Amino acid sequence: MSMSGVIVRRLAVIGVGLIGGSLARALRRAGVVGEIVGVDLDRDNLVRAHEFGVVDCGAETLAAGVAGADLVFLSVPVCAIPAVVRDLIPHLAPGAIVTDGGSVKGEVVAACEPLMPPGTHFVGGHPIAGTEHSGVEASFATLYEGKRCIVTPTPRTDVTALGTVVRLWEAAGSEVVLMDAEKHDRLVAAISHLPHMVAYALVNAVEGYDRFEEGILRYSAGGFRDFTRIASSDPAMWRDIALMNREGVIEMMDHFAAYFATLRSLVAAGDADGLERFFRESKESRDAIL
Ligand SMILES: NC(=O)C1=CN([C@@H]2O[C@H](COP(=O)(O)OP(=O)(O)OC[C@H]3O[C@@H](n4cnc5c(N)ncnc54)[C@H](O)[C@@H]3O)[C@@H](O)[C@H]2O)C=CC1
Ligand SMILES: O=C(O)C(=O)Cc1ccc(O)cc1
Repeated sequence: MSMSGVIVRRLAVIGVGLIGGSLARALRRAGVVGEIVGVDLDRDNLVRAHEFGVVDCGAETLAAGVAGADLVFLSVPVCAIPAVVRDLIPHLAPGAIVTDGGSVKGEVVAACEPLMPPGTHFVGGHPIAGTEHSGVEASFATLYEGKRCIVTPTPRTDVTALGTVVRLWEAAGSEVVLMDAEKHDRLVAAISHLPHMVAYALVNAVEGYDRFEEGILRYSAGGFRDFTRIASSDPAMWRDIALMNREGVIEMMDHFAAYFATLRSLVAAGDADGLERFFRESKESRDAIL
């Protein structure tokens, strides 16, 4: 490999699942990384990551994984990120950049940035790309192509470290958007976290509906399956997102409940015009994003 386009000589990926595995694959394909080291609590997942060639080697410990790395990418459930950063800091190389792909940014950045020793840097990030599958076997090199990645610098963020993180996501095929972490959390509460909450609740509600004393989900057709695909996502990941973006998620759940109540009133009143208007407005907004 020519070293001319290399952005990161040694990349450490902590948590080599869908998100970490896909970034490793994308960056390797783009020829912008030298060596990729993986660390994962799940030994079998790490062995598979090595077998698939997603990482060049699996490290037994966080210390060995981050030693000599110029960039560390954290792709573990969001509540684990601050503790992992605290644990890896003593082993970081001078000048190292630590960045993440977690779905919540406010608390992650607020917890991690102040921990960084002088000369090392934390930059928060979140690719707006994923699937309902997890583990390294679900990862693929094109996951980030044509997708946005939100990077959340603060007034304290080192501009060179920020530039490196931006170039990495661009090398993976993403369009990078810089955004304040608090705004990020409200935005993803609306476009990602609320839909997941609604999908999980919908599946449980229908499964828990016992009027017919038999499981009725097996009768479900395309619409139900399309709408609830994301309820197959990893429960531990979504537990952490709901815990960490509590304010944003609650605000959006309340906002949604008001719209749901409006719709219920229209149904209860038999308001034909109101119902059609409600559905037309929604269809126009939805068609516009296709
Ligand atoms: N799944 C998705 O569609 C998206 C997920 N994210 C975020 O990316 C992060 C990772 O998610 P996925 O890759 O989907 O999950 P995943 O379950 O596919 O991968 C996470 C990996 O981290 C490992 N792990 C967990 N705790 C660890 C620890 N303390 N130390 C080392 N390894 C540990 C797990 O064994 C697992 O292999 C999460 O923060 C999530 O919010 C961001 C965008 C999309
Ligand atoms: O599967 C899907 O469609 C998703 O919405 C995936 C997803 C999940 C979490 C994120 O923070 C970003 C993207």
